[in-house]
Amino acid sequence: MLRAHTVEQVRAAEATLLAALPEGALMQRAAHGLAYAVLDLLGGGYGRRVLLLVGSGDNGGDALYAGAVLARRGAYVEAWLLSDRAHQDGVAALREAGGRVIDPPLVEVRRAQRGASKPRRDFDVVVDGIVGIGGRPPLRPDAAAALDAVAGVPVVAVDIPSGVDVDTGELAGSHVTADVTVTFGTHKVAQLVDPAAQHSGVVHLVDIGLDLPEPALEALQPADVAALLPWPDPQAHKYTRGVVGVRAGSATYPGAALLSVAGADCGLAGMVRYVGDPAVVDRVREAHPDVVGDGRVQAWVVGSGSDSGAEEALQAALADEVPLVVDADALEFADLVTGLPAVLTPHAGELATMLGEDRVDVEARPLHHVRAAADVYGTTVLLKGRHSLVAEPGRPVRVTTTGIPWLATAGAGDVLGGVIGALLAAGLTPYDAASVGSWLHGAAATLASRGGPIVATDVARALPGVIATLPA
Ligand SMILES: NC(=O)C1=CN([C@@H]2O[C@H](COP(=O)(O)OP(=O)(O)OC[C@H]3O[C@@H](n4cnc5c(N)ncnc54)[C@H](OP(=O)(O)O)[C@@H]3O)[C@@H](O)[C@H]2O)[C@@H](O)CC1
Ligand SMILES: [K+]
Repeated sequence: MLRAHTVEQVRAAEATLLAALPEGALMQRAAHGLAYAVLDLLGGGYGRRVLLLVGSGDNGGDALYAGAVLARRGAYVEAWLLSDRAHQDGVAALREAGGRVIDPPLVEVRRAQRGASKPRRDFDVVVDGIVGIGGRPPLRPDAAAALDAVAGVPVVAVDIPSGVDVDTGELAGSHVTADVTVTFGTHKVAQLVDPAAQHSGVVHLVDIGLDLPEPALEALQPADVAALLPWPDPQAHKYTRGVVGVRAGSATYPGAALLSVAGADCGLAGMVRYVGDPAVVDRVREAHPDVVGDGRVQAWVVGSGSDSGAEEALQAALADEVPLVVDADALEFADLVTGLPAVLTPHAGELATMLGEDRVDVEARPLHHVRAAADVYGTTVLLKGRHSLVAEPGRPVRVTTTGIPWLATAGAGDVLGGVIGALLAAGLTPYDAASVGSWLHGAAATLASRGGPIVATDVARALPGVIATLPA
């Protein structure tokens, strides 16, 4: 499991470790991990040109000590101090290793000579040690101006891209956009939650020995998905594996029925039932001959393309007192499932309507809003997006890191609802079903795409292939 902790949790763990270790040991661990990541990126040290942007705290200290390691490996290292209170021992270590501390005005002069519009390409990499977990967004104007002066050069962020909100992933103005972020002890929320996650680049975790509590956020990895998946046991028959029912689609939107069933019929449950308009039933049976009609189920999928029949479909499903996936048109009646075992699957616009908020604000603060929705409805909420979020009261938010931009295609959400329904029917909790289903859905999109465009049916077809590749 990939885990992300809050600044407060990191600080508490750090205090325990600091008390047990010789002074400076923790920073040395961080700085060496950072230096090796930079060497990796540059393919070596000798002859490479490195610019350190150094703020007033320990984040700048990490950059300075890493700069000293790089200088000893033959790199030309310059430090641009953005504060007159930069880490003094770090500055001394850099100088001793042959690195230089440059005069900021001198950089400005050089920039003026080049012409302000020309990117500064004479460095191979910029190391962003402006602020780490002690920073408050956004960047101050002097730091923002320094960044501007080096635009176009690859950036390695120290711990966190400076200027983003570490615990929420929100942006509030000027910030660093990193190619690589080297983070210490644990992932930070902003590296996984949009919009900040889009500015973290590739995240490299350096273990510095922190002993950490339950995280604020977690991301399933293939081994976690394999451990949670309902593998059939040797004695299994279709009913012990679970039956999932779909009440989606309508005469107006038959495609929603076909795609929801395609997701539910991915093979993770023992049987799929479909209930709907007779004309749609015929089309579903034609496409999926194994799908049967009404009867007992262990989970329902309700709402996509249900049109004016959404409330009725939801009420009918609720009568069976089994877990539900509530999607699309049925989300309007989500208060009917308050406190019940269910997965609500809104996108940002639908969540905004449910909470009476602005869509733009939901997109800017997805973590805040998905948590709020889970609290308001007292159940599991999956907020769909580039990195979908699954929230349930009292549990770490799970973030989906699988998926590709091509997955933003009509009907993909219907397939997702069906997959989650199959997992609920197979006995997973709503929290696990939502996060495992979302992970599989993203991985299936990647498998189906092979770099090219996909449509929703491709995602459904690729699901068994993803499951086959999971570690046993
Ligand atoms: N935790 C760990 O286990 C380990 C942590 N380590 C490292 O320590 C880092 C945390 O160091 P930290 O606590 O010294 O804070 P940090 O982020 O460097 O700077 C905060 C200072 O910056 C300033 N400032 C604030 N906002 C600003 C802004 N918007 N724009 C510009 N400046 C701004 C403000 O100072 P001011 O100028 O206001 O006096 C504030 O005091 C952590 O991220 C990691 O890299 C590793 O070495 C070892 C293991
Ligand atoms: K930083």
